[in-house]
Amino acid sequence: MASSMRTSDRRSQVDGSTDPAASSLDSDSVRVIEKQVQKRIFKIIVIGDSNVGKTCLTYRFCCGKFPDKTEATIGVDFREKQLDVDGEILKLQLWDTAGQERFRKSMVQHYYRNVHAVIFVYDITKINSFENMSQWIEECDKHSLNKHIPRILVGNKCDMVDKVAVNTNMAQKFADTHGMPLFETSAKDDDKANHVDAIFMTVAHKLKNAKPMMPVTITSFNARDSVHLRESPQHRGLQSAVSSNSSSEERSDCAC
Ligand SMILES: Nc1nc2c(ncn2[C@@H]2O[C@H](COP(=O)(O)OP(=O)(O)OP(=O)(O)O)[C@@H](O)[C@H]2O)c(=O)[nH]1
Repeated sequence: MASSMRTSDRRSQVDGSTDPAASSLDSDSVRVIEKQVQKRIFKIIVIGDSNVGKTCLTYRFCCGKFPDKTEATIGVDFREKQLDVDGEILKLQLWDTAGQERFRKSMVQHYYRNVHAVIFVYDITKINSFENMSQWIEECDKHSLNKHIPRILVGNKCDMVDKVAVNTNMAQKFADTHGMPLFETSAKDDDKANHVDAIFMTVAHKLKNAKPMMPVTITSFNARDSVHLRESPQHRGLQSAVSSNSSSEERSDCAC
């Protein structure tokens, strides 16, 4: 909404010659401006068992730090970040989904609608969370997710070196079987912050090369009816993300 407003404002100045600077713009320049304003938006869902660190990973990426405190996600938390990928600004809309069945069941169909990429997360210290990856993949298939959209496997909590329960070979084999790249990282460890960025950068590069996608708007369903809001930094993130969709393009949605 904000982008088209801005584009048409500029247009009316050109057509109406009310702005001497704008009147000198030719149609190529207008097209360049439109391209800059109309950023492509991609919906990425982050799924996996409860407590594997989905909230912490998305928070680390969008807010640049490990959250002081997290609570179980109820429904979904939204975060958004813009990335410059080879000269094009892409907007990544991250859906940090609930791992607990009771907090996700009413939302599942929304998670999988118009998804452009999936990030599967397990906890390297919890073998169950890794074994359950097959079920998360099955859930994607059940919701008829396009098999060609980018999928990434992430083993989180690598800072807990004494408690490793899922070794890299095992995870790599699984990733290869399912044609996914594997990342092992830690949302907590500041030294691995670049590593977390690399996960999302990889997704963004894969998306950049995909064919143009329909814009996704968080307000395409009634978020307030479907998502249980709580007073937590994550939910302030949700509200901020919703409002950033309807206001300024340049606004950061980071609630930290
Ligand atoms: N040591 C360590 N702890 C982490 C890491 N990431 C998350 N945690 C902790 O793991 C717990 C769960 O993290 P969340 O990000 O809330 O997990 P989640 O997957 O979003 O959980 P649900 O919302 O229930 O689906 C919290 O206590 C975090 O502090 C990590 O990289 N290292």
